[in-house]
Amino acid sequence: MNTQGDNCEPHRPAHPGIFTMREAGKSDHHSAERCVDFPVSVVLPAGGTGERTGLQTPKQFCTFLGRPLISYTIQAFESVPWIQSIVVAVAKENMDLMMDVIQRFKHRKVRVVPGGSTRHRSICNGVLALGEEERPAVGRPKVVIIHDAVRPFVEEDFLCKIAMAAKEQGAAGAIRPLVSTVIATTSEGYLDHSLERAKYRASEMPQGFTYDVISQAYQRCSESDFEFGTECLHLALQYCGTNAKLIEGPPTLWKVTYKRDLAAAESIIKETLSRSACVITGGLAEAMNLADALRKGVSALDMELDIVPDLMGDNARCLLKEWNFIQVSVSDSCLSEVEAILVALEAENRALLHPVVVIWVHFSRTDELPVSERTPTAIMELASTAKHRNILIYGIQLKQSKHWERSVSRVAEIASALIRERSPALVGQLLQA
Ligand SMILES: Nc1ccn([C@@H]2O[C@H](COP(=O)(O)OP(=O)(O)OP(=O)(O)O)[C@@H](O)[C@H]2O)c(=O)n1
Ligand SMILES: O=P(O)(O)OC[C@@H](O)[C@@H](O)[C@@H](O)CO
Repeated sequence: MNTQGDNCEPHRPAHPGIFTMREAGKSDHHSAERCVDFPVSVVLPAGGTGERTGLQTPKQFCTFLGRPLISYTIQAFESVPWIQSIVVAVAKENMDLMMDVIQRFKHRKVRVVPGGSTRHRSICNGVLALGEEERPAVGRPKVVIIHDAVRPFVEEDFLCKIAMAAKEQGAAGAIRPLVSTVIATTSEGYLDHSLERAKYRASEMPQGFTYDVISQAYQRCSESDFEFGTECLHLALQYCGTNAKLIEGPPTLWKVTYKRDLAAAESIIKETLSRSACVITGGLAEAMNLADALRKGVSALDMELDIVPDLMGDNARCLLKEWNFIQVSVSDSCLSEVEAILVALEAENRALLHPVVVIWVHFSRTDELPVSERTPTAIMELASTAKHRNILIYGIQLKQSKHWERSVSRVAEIASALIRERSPALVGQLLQA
């Protein structure tokens, strides 16, 4: 390790990581096709304060749809079957908060260690922890992926490329084209020279290193590197003579840095959850007609509908992949079908990761009374209970009218907006199309 003793801070001993409540010794991932057949662990530096957002809460703990940003990033890595363990380095004052996030969102594979006074020191603490791994089923990794905790949109196929290149080359990193030209300034604040933009790239994350390279790099680097450095690839080259393989990544690798990035991240998360919905018709002809009309209406809103009679048998697949459900009820204004969806969702526990939307669309013929007087109260009561399980229930009432197409188009617009916004304020409301 560096000259300051066996840790990454000049004056503080490194503490053994604090294990999560649920030992992650047994990987619970399915035997998925592995693109990577060697042990890979991840270090997520999350020890910063997010000053550039101008917010009191460090950006990694800012929440989207009720869930902290760091939980989305952890989930992105946990969903990769060939990643054996994740170490998160957080500031000491945020350790309890981090443990609460891990427990609330049932993150596994995760170990929390103290962050450092700089990003490099936090990463170094994480790498140290990997070397001191005590969990029986988690051995020392062949490759260490380092990824800023505030870059939530990372995908398995790119992680695979980085991990494979790191194993072959010793180090690998994500790059993106520069958006702005890089210039050098004089001490008086004038232009000294500009760089030819086409010859340069932005260094992004994830980055990958063999464990030996990154641990050696941190053993040999200087205090100045720890204090002022921002580039792990540089440490690998400077101190291990390892020239990183650079791989152009997708535009989704950007880092949440400013307040506007938080809004952008929330918008992306909401958009990702709102691309499709499962419409349950009960097999009734009128309900199926309405569902078909809705499908046309929402397709104009860039949404796809999967229409099924129920959630039984093969149709239960919707429970495994869908975040949005529309129950079409004709005439009968009881909410038993919605209750059946809640029971099925409960079994899948999907709402732990993202709020699930259930919309009850009630279609009443002109010759029938609209929903019973009790229905608005009943849907509010059901919604209030479901909300505690992160399931958002909304109602839309549609009456048969001579302006059928316009009414259905309204239902499509309302349903699409409810799904897109997942507004807590409208939960339990019975809206009129
Ligand atoms: N001492 C530090 C500083 C930063 N980071 C982490 O490194 C990543 C990228 O750093 P950056 O975007 O600069 O985060 P902050 O330092 O929190 O932001 P700011 O510079 O605006 O304070 C973040 O996940 C951040 O939490 C860290 O682990 N330890
Ligand atoms: O300086 P920041 O802490 O905001 O960013 C840290 C890293 O994300 C940044 O240096 C990348 O270019 C990857 O090395």
